[in-house]
Amino acid sequence: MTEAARADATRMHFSKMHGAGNDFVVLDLRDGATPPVPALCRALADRHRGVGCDQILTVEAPRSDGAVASYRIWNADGSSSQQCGNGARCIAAWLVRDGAAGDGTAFDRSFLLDSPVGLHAVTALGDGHYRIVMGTPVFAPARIPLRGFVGAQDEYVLDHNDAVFTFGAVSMGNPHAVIEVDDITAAPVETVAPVLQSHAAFPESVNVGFAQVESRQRIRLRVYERGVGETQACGSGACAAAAVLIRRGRVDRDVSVMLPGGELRISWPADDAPLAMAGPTAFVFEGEWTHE
Ligand SMILES: N[C@H](CCC[C@H](N)C(=O)O)C(=O)O
Repeated sequence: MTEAARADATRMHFSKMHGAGNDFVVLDLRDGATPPVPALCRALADRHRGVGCDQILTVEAPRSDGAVASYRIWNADGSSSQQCGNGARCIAAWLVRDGAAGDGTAFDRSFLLDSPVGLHAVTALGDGHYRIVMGTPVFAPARIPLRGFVGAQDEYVLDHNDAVFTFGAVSMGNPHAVIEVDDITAAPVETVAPVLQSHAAFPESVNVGFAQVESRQRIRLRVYERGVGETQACGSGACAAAAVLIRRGRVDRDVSVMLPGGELRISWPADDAPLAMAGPTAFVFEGEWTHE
């Protein structure tokens, strides 16, 4: 690349953040700058030649009345998603630090965020923790989407190449399959998740969670995410696992979800009510990206 061309390279400020170890590159596009194309997402996410992250999040102008800002989500492979629970908390923290949420001295403990699937109520809990109302879990197969099944079931059984896969399925705005296991440490994450993700039953692929019920108030969870692979934590995955297991009567409506990267708290007061997720956020560093 010539010196002149290098001088034209775009420089982008970014914030590196994580929510329970699920890590993000956050770009401020509130000035209307164009969102990152898939190739740039892959470059940013690359853990050897880029910044390294599970997802890229953009902070953008609000799309709904009353919202402080909107956000969008791209996975490390460049695919986009409609939801990211850990990302929503980090966007909330980013806006509070920016002074955009609240009067800048204290901050409004509650505000609204626009996600690709609608408005979310945010509450700052202090100490970098945030509570996000994530919406009502959707079990209708057509809206997950899950093909080959008509009515919402507590457990789906899929035969594939002489193997039988039993799972729950739900949408939090993005698709989730939840497989209950006896021992999370021995869960067949790397072998089973890719099979479900590439199966025709999931036309938009799927995030696959492996859940062990430790008690009625505590789930252990590992998630092999669509567009990334296994992550330290998945916020919408924690919501999905809790929703499936609550619906099955396996756990209480207020439950802790222990992921490899940390703990998330889920509360789902009733089947027709929105589900809320609370958990940590952290700023890691600020940086400049020169995009060649
Ligand atoms: N991989 C997900 C998006 C990120 C979800 C996750 N990081 C979260 O915290 O919810 C998908 O393609 O639907």
